[in-house]
Amino acid sequence: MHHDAAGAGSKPKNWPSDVVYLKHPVFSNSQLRDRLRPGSSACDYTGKALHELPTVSTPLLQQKAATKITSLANQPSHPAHPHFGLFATKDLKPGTLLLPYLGVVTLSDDADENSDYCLKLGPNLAVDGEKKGNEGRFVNDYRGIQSKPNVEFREYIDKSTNEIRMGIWVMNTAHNKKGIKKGSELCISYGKGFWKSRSVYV
Ligand SMILES: C[S@@+](CC[C@H](N)C(=O)[O-])C[C@H]1O[C@@H](n2cnc3c(N)ncnc32)[C@H](O)[C@@H]1O
Repeated sequence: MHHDAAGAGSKPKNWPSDVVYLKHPVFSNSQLRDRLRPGSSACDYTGKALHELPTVSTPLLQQKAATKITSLANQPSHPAHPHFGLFATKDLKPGTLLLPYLGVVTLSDDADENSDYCLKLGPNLAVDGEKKGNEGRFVNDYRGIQSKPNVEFREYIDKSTNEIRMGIWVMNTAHNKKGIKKGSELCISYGKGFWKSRSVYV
């Protein structure tokens, strides 16, 4: 089945009823969009930082199903028990852009400090998947699950909208040179700061 990440009736299995499923980011203020647009005078990215961003037409998950949101209710030893994680439903090659991390885009200053789903986006913005988001909000941190992360956050330019997005990519490092095997959990690093502020894993 073709995986359409949009619209009514196409939410992934196990999607929570109290979270809005997004196909595109939501902007808390429409003027913020230009900050993510290369070529706009309001763009927050300039010079090398902009130049080095890859341009991608369609992340893998927007072409075909490659992940599933899995309940951890029957895995009591999992550190994110009894909630959810995102798992690979096929082998994933190193360096693949899997999906954008979607949510509500705000100025960093307006971001909800207490959200467990909020990321920095470029120098001045934040994207929060707590109340509205996509599969990206289910990626757990690797700590206590795997020895190293197998996916990473990296920004890219989305070719169809010419806007910068935060992406979740299959890591392309020596420890992950075989990529991710079908059935494995996708695990990222939230960064030490995330856990330090929660007094966990420090
Ligand atoms: C972005 S969410 C990840 C998805 C979450 N498990 C869920 O079902 O909604 C971040 C939250 O997941 C939990 N989490 C993620 N990785 C974890 C880990 N390695 N150890 C313990 N808790 C984790 C923590 O509660 C964290 O605040």
